[in-house]
Amino acid sequence: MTTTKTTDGREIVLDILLEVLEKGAYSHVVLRQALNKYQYLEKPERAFISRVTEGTLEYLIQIDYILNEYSKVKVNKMKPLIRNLMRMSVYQILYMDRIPDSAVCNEAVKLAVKRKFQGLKGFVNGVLRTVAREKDNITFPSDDIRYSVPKWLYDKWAESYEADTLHRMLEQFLADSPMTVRCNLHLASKEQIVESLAAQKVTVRETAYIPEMLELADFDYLESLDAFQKGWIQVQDVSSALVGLAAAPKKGDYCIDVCGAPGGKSLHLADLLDGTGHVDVRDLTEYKVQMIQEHIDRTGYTNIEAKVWDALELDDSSIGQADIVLADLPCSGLGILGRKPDIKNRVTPEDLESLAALQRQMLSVVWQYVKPGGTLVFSTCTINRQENEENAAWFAREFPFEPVNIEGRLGEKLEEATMKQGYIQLLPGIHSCDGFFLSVFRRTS
Ligand SMILES: C[S@@+](CC[C@H](N)C(=O)[O-])C[C@H]1O[C@@H](n2cnc3c(N)ncnc32)[C@H](O)[C@@H]1O
Repeated sequence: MTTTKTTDGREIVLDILLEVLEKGAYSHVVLRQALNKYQYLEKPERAFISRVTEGTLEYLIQIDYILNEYSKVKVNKMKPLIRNLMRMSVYQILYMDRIPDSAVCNEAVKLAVKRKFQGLKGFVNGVLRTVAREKDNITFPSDDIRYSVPKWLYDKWAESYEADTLHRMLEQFLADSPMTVRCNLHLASKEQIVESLAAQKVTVRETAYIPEMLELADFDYLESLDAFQKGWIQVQDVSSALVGLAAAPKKGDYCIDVCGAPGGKSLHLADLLDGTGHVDVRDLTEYKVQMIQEHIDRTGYTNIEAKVWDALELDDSSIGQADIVLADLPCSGLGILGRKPDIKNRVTPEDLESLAALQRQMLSVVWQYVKPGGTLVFSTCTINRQENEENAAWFAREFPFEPVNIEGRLGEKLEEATMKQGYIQLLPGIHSCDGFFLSVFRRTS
């Protein structure tokens, strides 16, 4: 990768960071829009844009600490454009060995000048060259900064997990998160799918727990893959696909997914039902339901229907009707910090409280849809006892449900003592998937 080649890429990254860090936009949304807009760029340049954007956000807390150590003007006092230019440049100096530090400094200076900050040329150059010179001597005063997570969150996790577990988890958040897909076995066999992917030169690897899930690499656009266009594969993390296995639908079951967009788990249920039964998948807005509908159209399943419905509002017509209710509820998303790094840069302790309360409100409504003897699955993609273990225990106390022993349901390789009590908390670095919580209950009366 030459430095001139990435000059445009750097400016694109800078604009994405300004949107995300100064205006509060979501990084995955802005990044996707930028990559769509600049489709004509070469694959390495597009990869550079993704890597520097995501890396800068992942290491933001650590980078700001370093900048505050080496710059007289503190990060929060810098002009927004300069602040983000410095952040993305420090990321490149620290974590992108293939780019010479001098090139990073020169390109940052050029970009500052291009964006009318001629007067700050010396500042940009001086601070970045100091960071480059000192980079092997940098030490961090604490592990929250080393692992680039907010201190309150680090302290909260340190109360819940052993130091070794916590550090493995935090390391994993900073490692690459592979893209995984689930094979829609009702539409094609795994062999057919692997063959189709290999024909398009996609690197395919097995995943840890679920044979019908594959890890994909070395492709540019998912949408260009035949297997995707034919609906044979669905992007989903392994942890998320465990929900379908835990729910264990029987042929002919009627399932309601109360918070279903973009549809990964509902489509899995539809696949497991093998053309029988019905999945009624709901979400709050037309926009979200349209996202689900696109996947239904692409896969062509006929035993699934999406509609707008607020999970907080009781649907009288569904009371006592469902064999399975899937409550994969809005949560703080702390299990997917590796994929959506801006979560950790925004989440507050108050969010954790209010999301735990929202989940209780939703569970208080949706349990009523389960038939006596039927199943409710409560899941989140977070690592927070208040939203997970505490809410699951509260649910079993408050409503006519008992936990279901899920040993053996999640494949042979996944074993945790808590599965006997009906739940599992998956932790990145400990388990080979995103951080995720799932719990299964049977309605007793
Ligand atoms: C964790 S996501 C669901 C992911 C989905 N189960 C899947 O596997 O693709 C939570 C969803 O809850 C939806 N949601 C938030 N508030 C809601 C409400 N009041 N009623 C229904 N859905 C809601 C969000 O729009 C979001 O799509």
